[in-house]
Amino acid sequence: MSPAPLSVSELPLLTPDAALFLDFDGTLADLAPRPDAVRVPPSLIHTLQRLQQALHGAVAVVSGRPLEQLDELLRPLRLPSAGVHGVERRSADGYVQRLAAPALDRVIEAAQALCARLPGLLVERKHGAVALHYRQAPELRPYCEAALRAALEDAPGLTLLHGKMVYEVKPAVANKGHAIQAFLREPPFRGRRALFAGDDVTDEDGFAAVQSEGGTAIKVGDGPSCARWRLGDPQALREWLAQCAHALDAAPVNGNRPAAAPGEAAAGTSREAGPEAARAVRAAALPGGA
Ligand SMILES: O=P(O)(O)OC[C@H]1O[C@H](O[C@H]2O[C@H](CO)[C@@H](O)[C@H](O)[C@H]2O)[C@H](O)[C@@H](O)[C@@H]1O
Repeated sequence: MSPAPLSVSELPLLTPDAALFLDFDGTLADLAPRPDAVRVPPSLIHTLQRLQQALHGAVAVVSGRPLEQLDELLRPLRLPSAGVHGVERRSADGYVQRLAAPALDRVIEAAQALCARLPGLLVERKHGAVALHYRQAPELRPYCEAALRAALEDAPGLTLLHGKMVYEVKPAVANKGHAIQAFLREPPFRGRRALFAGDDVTDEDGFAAVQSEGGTAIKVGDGPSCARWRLGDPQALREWLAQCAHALDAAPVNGNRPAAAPGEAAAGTSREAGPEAARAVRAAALPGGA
C-alpha cells in the first residue's frame, strides 16, 4: 500500500503513551548534497526536547548514521539512538551495544578504488558498515552497485542496501526493525505505542516492525512503502512534531494513561488544553491506521 500524503493538520497527534522513533536523514533533516552538509534547524532540537519530556524519555533516533554523528548533529541532545542501521544502539540508560564489526577490507578497497578512478564518489566508513555515495555523480550508480556486488561475493553475513543516492554494505542481521523491537523491550519504551517515521527503503523494516505490534508507521516523501501513513517532506514532519509537542505540553499530565478509544469522548482534555489536545486524544485511532 502506498497512500497519498496527508496535510499536517490531517495527521492525528501523538498520544501521551507513545514511543516515538525517528529516522534522521530525509526525515528529521532535509537531504543535503553531502553527509557533512546537513543542517538541523534549532527549532527541531527544541521540539525534540519537549517531546522527550512529555513522553517520559520515550523518543529515539533510528538511523544509518553512526551514534557520534547523531549526537553531534542533535547537540546538546543525546537521545537513545540506533546507529548504522542497528549495528550500534544506545539505550535510554546510556548503555551502548555494538555488533562485532565484520571483515570489510574487500569492500573498502573496492569502494576506494572506484572513488579514486571516478571523481564525484564519496566513501563513508562506519563501525561495521561502508557507504558509497554517488549523489554528486548520479550517472555512476551502476558502477557503484557492480563494484560492491563483486566485493560481496563469498561474503556471507553482509548485505547491500540501496538508499538515497548511496549503496551501503552492512551486516545482514542488523536492521532498523530489530533496533526498534529492542528499544520496545526496555524502559521507557516498554508498554508504549510505537510510532516510526522514515523516508527511505532502509526504513521499511522499521515500518513493518511497528505495524506488526499495532503501532504507526509514517513514510516521509515519495516512493512505495508498507507504511500506512504518509507526510510530504521533512518540513511537514517537523511541523507535525512541533504541534504534537505543543498539544502534549498542554494536555493534563496523567502518567502513561491509555489513550481514549476511537470515537470516545475526549477524556483527559480540558478546555484549557484546547483543540490540539483533543486531536491528540483522537489519535487513538492512529496506531495501526486501518
Ligand atoms: O537512516 P538515515 O538517518 O536516513 O541515514 C541514511 C544515510 O544518510 C546519510 O546519507 C544520506 O543523507 C546525505 C545528507 O543528506 C545525502 O548526501 C546522501 O545522499 C544520503 O544517502 C548518511 O551519510 C549515511 O551514512 C546514512 O546511512
